[in-house]
Amino acid sequence: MSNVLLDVQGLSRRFGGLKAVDGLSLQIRPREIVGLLGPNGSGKTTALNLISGVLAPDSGSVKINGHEFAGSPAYRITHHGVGRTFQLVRLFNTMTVRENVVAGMAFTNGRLFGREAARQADALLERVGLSGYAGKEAGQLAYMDQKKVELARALAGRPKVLLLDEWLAGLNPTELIDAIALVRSLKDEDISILMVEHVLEAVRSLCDHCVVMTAGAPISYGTPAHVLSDLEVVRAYLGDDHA
Ligand SMILES: Nc1ncnc2c1ncn2[C@@H]1O[C@H](COP(=O)(O)OP(=O)(O)OP(=O)(O)O)[C@@H](O)[C@H]1O
Repeated sequence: MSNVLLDVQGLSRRFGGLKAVDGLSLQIRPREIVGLLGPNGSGKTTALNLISGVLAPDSGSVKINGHEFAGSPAYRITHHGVGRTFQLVRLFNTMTVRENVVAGMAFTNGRLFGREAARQADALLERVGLSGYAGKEAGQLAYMDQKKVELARALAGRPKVLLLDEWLAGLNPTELIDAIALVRSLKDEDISILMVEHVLEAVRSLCDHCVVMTAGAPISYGTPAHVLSDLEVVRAYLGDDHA
């Protein structure tokens, strides 16, 4: 379909004898939030790595706006509108928070420098709830604040599709409400999102569709209500006793 922003078909990757991702297909359209769910070790992070160019797939297709990018380096994929955060935050720890966000502008069209870059970085930091942190050293921030810096850095690349790897994990209930509102506001700005998430409250309230993986393979597709009530999904998460 023509309005598909991100079209993943038959994506697969082995590590030795292990099929970490095995025939994953999914599509994301403008203003959609798609959840990628599954138990630990089911291949979700590997899938994000394959889509974002951190790893090359053995087979399968990753199309962005109809153009093939499977196996392209991460910087090209970023340049073409796919940003991401990492499950384990990856910042330039000895640089300031602002410098980290400015670094995220390096691969955008019409890249920014100097004062204008700093101004936009500060606006993004305000957006993620980090006003007043711009001059601090990134490595000195609390972990949750580092996650926010990483989100601001990803947004600095002006993504059309944002890949979030457990960005909502570890938040307290109040922080979770704010974070869900923040993610929803990104959708309102025409950013589509693929989110790997274990926080089911967030999945229910944010996702338009979900894909559930187990042992690398997709086992269920549908709305959050559908996939979370799907027997196989309950088994994959909780074991046979709960199904
Ligand atoms: N670089 C690697 N080399 C070898 N095996 C790997 C590598 N990366 C991941 N794996 C394995 O691939 C499988 C899928 O891992 P992955 O991290 O993608 O799962 P996940 O669903 O994201 O798990 P979690 O929810 O715990 O983050 C696991 O068995 C993991 O040990």
